Amino acid sequence: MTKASSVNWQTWQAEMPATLMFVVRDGKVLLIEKLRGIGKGKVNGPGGKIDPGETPLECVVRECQEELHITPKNPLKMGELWFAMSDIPDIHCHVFMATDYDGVETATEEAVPMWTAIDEVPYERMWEDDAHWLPQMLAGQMFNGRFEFTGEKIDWLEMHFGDAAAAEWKHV
Ligand SMILES: CNc1ncnc2c1ncn2[C@@H]1O[C@H](COP(=O)(O)OP(=O)(O)OP(=O)(O)O)[C@@H](O)[C@H]1O
Repeated sequence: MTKASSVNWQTWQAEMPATLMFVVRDGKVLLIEKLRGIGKGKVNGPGGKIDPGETPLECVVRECQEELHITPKNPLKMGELWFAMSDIPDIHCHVFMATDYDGVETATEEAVPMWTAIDEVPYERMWEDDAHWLPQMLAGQMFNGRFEFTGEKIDWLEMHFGDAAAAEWKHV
């Protein structure tokens, strides 16, 4: 992108901390169809807002339990997403991966599970930013992404990948 960001990312702070989890096993990723909340109707990973006093890791495990009745094993933080939004609160999202889980993935009032081949991820049904980091993350790269949205459209973005990206995270 050529235009400058209108956000001062050094001092930017999100109103809403949130999480996402992507369990990957046998060349497939466990996605959800989201039935309520922000991004209702879209495909995403399980996740949600961090409760007061909760760590990102505690949140992502709780959200997987609530949304799909699974407990991810050995979750690993892979990235941060900083979203400056136009009509909903700004979001600071912590993204995790896991290779296994306890329990049986179950549809709930919040989410329908969708095991999806990694090369068949339906990016057209997801938030627009996902195509800018999910393929790289599924290939094992850590990342830091900054996005300005107007409504549901990106009008500025910057992505960094690898160990240097992890050094930019606001939270470990
Ligand atoms: C703007 N581009 C975006 N790209 C990818 N993912 C995005 C996103 N914007 C929000 N998200 C995710 O959407 C969930 C919202 O949280 P949400 O489901 O509303 O929270 P929670 O389950 O706590 O709320 P309810 O109990 O339904 O009120 C949460 O995982 C968050 O990371």
